Amino acid sequence: MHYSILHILNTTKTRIQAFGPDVRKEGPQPQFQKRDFIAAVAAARAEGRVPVIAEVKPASPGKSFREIKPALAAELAWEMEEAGAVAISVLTEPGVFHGSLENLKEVRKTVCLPVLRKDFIIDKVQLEEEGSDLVLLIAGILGKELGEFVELAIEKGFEPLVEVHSMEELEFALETKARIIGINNRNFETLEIDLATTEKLAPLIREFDLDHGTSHIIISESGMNSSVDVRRVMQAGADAVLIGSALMESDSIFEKTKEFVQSFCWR
Ligand SMILES: O=P(O)(O)OC[C@@H](O)[C@@H](O)c1c[nH]c2ccccc12
Repeated sequence: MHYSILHILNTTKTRIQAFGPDVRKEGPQPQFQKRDFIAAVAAARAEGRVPVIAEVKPASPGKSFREIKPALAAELAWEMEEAGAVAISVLTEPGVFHGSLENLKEVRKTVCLPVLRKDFIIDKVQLEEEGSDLVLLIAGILGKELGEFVELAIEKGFEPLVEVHSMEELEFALETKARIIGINNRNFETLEIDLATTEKLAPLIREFDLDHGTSHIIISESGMNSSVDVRRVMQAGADAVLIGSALMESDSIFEKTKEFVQSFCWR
């Protein structure tokens, strides 16, 4: 695994041990009505929009985009929503990605869209932290514990998005109750991007669904910069895309989100 990911896992562990989950500091959070991501994807598709999960991402390993405090996070998310995004992803990992739970809460308060918590969930105690509709669970990090984390997330009212990068991880993911599978085009070992990852794995999910009478939502994640990239992964069978860097690097979050939203025609 890339050194920066190992670093994140270590610091996340230390942080949980030192402080506990946010919920312990703040007391129980008010229960809120969850927003239905699967319905939002269906609605976008019916309207001819590409379901784009737009990500509020202050930094990534070795790269800093901009400092994002809660007020700016909310402003960016609002632009993404106005431009037709189907959901907002908010980085909450504070070390390498410079994210925060405060950003997540402010975004959730501002927009009407479902919100995904983008973090490295390695301890069940993190699922006590409220604030999002969906939660990311990374198959390559959770390994054999993935199924348990998926069930606990569902029990806590989250929609789990299980992220995979290889056939082995996909097999694990398909054994769980997760309805949403994210195919990460970025390799965590090398941080290299290859959109062919979606072309390789998406058909396997479709095949599994046909054989088992199930239906998964497939999200292609990472490394898309243009409408050409989006068309490529949609043609490979993705139902939705997750985009961060290209939005953060653009001059207009609104225009760039719109470009992705309009980049593929369903008919
Ligand atoms: O910035 P990109 O290349 O558009 O990628 C977005 C998203 O897929 C990426 O941020 C991501 C995918 N899986 C993760 C897990 C943790 C943190 C971040 C991520």
